[in-house]
Amino acid sequence: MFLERIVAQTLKDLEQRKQEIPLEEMRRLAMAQAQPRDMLEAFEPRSRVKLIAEVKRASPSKGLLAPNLDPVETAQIYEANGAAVISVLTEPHFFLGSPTFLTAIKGAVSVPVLRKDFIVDEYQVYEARSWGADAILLICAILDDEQLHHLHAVANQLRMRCLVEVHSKEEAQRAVAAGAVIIGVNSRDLVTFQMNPYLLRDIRQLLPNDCVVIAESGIHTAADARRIARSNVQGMLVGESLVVSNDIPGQIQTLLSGANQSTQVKICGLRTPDHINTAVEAGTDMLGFIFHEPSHRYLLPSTLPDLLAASARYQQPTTGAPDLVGVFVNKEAAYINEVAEQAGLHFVQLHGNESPELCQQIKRPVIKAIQFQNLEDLSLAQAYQEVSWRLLLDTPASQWGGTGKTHDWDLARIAAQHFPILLAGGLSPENVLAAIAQVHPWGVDVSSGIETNKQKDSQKIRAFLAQVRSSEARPISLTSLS
Ligand SMILES: O=P(O)(O)OC[C@@H](O)[C@@H](O)c1c[nH]c2ccccc12
Repeated sequence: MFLERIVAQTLKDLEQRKQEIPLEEMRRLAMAQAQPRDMLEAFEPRSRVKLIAEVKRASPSKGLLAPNLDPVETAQIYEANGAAVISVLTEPHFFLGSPTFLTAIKGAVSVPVLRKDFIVDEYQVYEARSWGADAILLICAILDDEQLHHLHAVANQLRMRCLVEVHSKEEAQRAVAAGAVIIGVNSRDLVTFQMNPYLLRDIRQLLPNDCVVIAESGIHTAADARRIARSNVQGMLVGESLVVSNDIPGQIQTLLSGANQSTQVKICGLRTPDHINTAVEAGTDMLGFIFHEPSHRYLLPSTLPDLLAASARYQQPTTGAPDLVGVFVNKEAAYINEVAEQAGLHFVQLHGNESPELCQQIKRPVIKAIQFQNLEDLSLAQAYQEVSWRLLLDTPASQWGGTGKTHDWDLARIAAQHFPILLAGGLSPENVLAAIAQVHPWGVDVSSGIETNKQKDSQKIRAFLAQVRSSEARPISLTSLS
């Protein structure tokens, strides 16, 4: 299998290099280097998703990608277009990488440079430093706990940061136990090369909020970037889709704005497979289900799995399936957690007057709805912001119409400058573009605005999503025209 082969080859090469330069000498060379650049700092401010751009000519899964790529020139283009870190493959046989690429790139850019390789021996850590690397990759799948701790400690002694890569819940727990502060979730299985776009969503919940989380592999489109941004990540590591692009600046802009500037859409109050299919097809990001009995949109929580099973497009989406949000009003934490588990919810929306304490007891990221009437509510919002994942600004529908609308959107805009918010209340295909332009929310939430006679209306669902996405079309750059 590929991983075993590559590690065996790596060990073989290593024996030879150790003959040429013994460990003691390599350690001396490492210590003689100037202070490394701090990769952790590259992720500040953490509210924005940063790019780790990778220089890679080939990969075992895809073969040759860009065999003639100029490493230094490519790294400079990455930096000039906003990459926060440059990742350099140094593995020669499977990835056509080289240590000389790393050293040359280090001299040509001013952002931190990561050595991307199969590191299993402390010799490679010293080597990385001696070549100029500021950070290294440690892959949990090829290290036992002792090695992981040891290599992490050696890197830290040299003041290098580690990107600790995980592929499973178990590895995520090991990485956290080893004291990793920058954790990469690789959606590509290193054994089968299969992509699992949902791995990040599953694993993110096990990682502490204060660590830096990086989404790795298979990030090609603005929609991919928008999806990972829902998992509270601070960075994305991208190789293939950059090196094969004939417009690298444009591709970087697509991914960074997909993650940071696009609008997340939540279609709420769904009850039928048809409408779920329409919403998935139209590219919604979240599907909302109302678990509040008095509502005419009420859905019995235990029926959600069957409803989804009957929705063909949800089962086989062309891009990633949307996240599932359950909406509760003043229920107890134990009940909410049980429903979330049984119905397979990804997020829980609390729409009543739940306390901050209750929010903290919920075992899923919480979307807390708050009524935002005036500026004094900002401090209330602050209290909830600390215990929830996103705030949803809800305003009684009547206040959004007519002349009141602009005033309230002005208030919402102030909130959106302070926290990532989901804007709700009276949105429709007709006004959503104006709302986005005025408020710049992280996302929009819609239910009644896509209904006709209190029933969801497929045409309106499509129109709503088309409007939102039209606001994100990337301006064509000059290079892509040439
Ligand atoms: O080229 P992609 O799909 O954008 O993926 C980049 C990066 O995640 C991938 O190169 C990678 C992730 N972990 C690794 C470990 C070793 C070698 C390579 C990798």
